[in-house]
Amino acid sequence: MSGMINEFEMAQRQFDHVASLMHLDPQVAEFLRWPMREYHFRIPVRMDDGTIRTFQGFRVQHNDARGPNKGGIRFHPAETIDTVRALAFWMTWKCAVADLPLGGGKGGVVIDPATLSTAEKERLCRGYVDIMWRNLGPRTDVPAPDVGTTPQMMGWMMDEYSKLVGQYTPGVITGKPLGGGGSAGRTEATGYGVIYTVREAMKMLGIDSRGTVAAIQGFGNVAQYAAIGFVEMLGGKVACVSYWDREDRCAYTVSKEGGIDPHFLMSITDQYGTIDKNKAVAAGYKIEDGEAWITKEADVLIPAALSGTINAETVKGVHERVKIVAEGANGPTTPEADELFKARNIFVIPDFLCNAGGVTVSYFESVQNDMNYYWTKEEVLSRLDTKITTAFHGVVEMAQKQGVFMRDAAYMVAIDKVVKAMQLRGWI
Ligand SMILES: NC(=O)C1=CN([C@@H]2O[C@H](COP(=O)(O)OP(=O)(O)OC[C@H]3O[C@@H](n4cnc5c(N)ncnc54)[C@H](OP(=O)(O)O)[C@@H]3O)[C@@H](O)[C@H]2O)C=CC1
Ligand SMILES: O=C(O)CCC(=O)C(=O)O
Repeated sequence: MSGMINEFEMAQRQFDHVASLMHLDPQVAEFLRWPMREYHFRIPVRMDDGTIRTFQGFRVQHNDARGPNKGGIRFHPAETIDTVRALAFWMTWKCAVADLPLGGGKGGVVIDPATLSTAEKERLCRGYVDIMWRNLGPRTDVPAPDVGTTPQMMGWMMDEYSKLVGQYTPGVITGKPLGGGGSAGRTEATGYGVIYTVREAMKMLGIDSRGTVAAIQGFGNVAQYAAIGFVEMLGGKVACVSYWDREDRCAYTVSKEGGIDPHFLMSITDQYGTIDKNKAVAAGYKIEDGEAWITKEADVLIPAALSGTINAETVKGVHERVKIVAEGANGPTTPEADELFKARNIFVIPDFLCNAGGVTVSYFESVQNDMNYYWTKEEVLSRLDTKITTAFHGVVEMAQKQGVFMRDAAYMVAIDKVVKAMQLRGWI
C-alpha cells in the first residue's frame, strides 16, 4: 500500500531469511510462504443515485493450522491482492507469537470509504458478506476492522451473516460495537498493546520512561491510543503525530513545543483521521511536511500508519537520539531500513509482536461471545497486558538465545508454533 514496495515480496523476504537461519525444511517453507486459500471477488452495490457500482474484494486465508483464520478487512483505494496476502501472512505469525489459538487471514476492498454515504457503506459491507459467508464463520475465518473499517461496519457484517445462517452469530466477526456483541477495550487494544511493549523494552534497556519523547506517524485508531498510552501510562511526551489530509491530498506532521495533547487533537480529527489544521494552528501547534515526524529528536519512533514508510530513503533522517522503534503499523519498515536499525543498534519491536494487542482483544471478544458473558474493560486490559508482556519476553528470550534481531526472533517463535501444529495435525 506504500506504492513503492510490494509488501508480500517484502514479507516473503523476511520469512526466507529466517527459514534459512532455522534450517527449516525447504518443503515446509515453500508451503508456508504462500497462502493456503484466497478469494478474489466482485461486489455489486446499488448506489444512492440508483446506479450499480462494482467493487473489487479480497479475502486471503494464509494458514489455519492453529485455529480459525483471523484478521481485519481493509477498505482502502490502494488495496491490492499482494497487500492482503502480506497482511494475512503476518496475521499467522502474530496470532502464533501472542499464543492465540488462531490462524492468519486478511481481507480488503478497493475503495476510499470517505467517498461513500452511510447507506452505501452498509450495502457494501453486507455485499462483502453475501459473497464470502460460506467461507467465513466462528470456526472458519473471523474478520475484524482494520484501515478504513469501523465497529459499525463489523456490526452490519455480523448482522448479514446471522441472517444468512439463520441464527445470531456474534463470533463470526470481532471489533463489533459495544452493546452489539463487542468487547470493552477493543478500541484501545492495539495502541495500548504497542505501549505495553515499549514499557517492557524500556525496562529491559534501563530507560526511565518518564520524560522520554515519542514521535508517531499516523493519527488513526492505533496512533491515537498509542499517543494516549505513551503520555498517560509511561509519563512521556509525544513530540508529534502525522496524518493524511484529505483536502490537500498529502501528509502533514503536527507538533507542539512541550508535547501534543492527544485528547485535544482527537477532538479536532474527523472520522477518517484528518486533523483540522486551522484549529490546531490556533491552539499553538506547528504544521510541517508529512515526513518530518521521522526526523524528530525522540527516544521512540512509532510508525502507526501504513506499510513501507520507513525505507532506504526516509530512514536516513532518523535522529541519533532514537533508541526504540515500535511498529504499530503492519510492515512499516523495509528490509533496507531494518539493516540500518541493526547497524545503529536501535531496538526494533517488530510489527506482529508490537501490534498484537488488537487481535488479542479480538480473541477475547470471540471468547466472550461464545460464553455470552462480558468482562469489564479493566479485566480485558489486564488480560491484554499479561498476554503482550509474556509474548514480548518470549521473543526477547529467543533473540538472546539465538543471537538474532527481534524481528527474526519473533518469526522463529511463531514459525516453531505453526510448524508444530501442522505436524500434530499430520499435515507435514
Ligand atoms: N486497528 C487495529 O486494530 C490494527 C491496526 N494495525 C495496523 O496499524 C496501522 C494503522 O491502522 P489503524 O490505525 O487501524 O487505521 P486507521 O485507518 O484508523 O488509521 C490510519 C491512518 O493513517 C493515515 N495515513 C495514510 N497515509 C499516511 C501517511 N503517509 N502519513 C500519515 N498518515 C497516513 C490514514 O489516512 P487515509 O485513511 O486517508 O489513508 C488513516 O487516517 C495499519 O498498518 C494497520 O494495518 C495493526 C494491528 C491492529
Ligand atoms: O482484530 C483482529 O482480528 C485483527 C486485527 C488485524 O487485522 C491486525 O492485527 O492486523
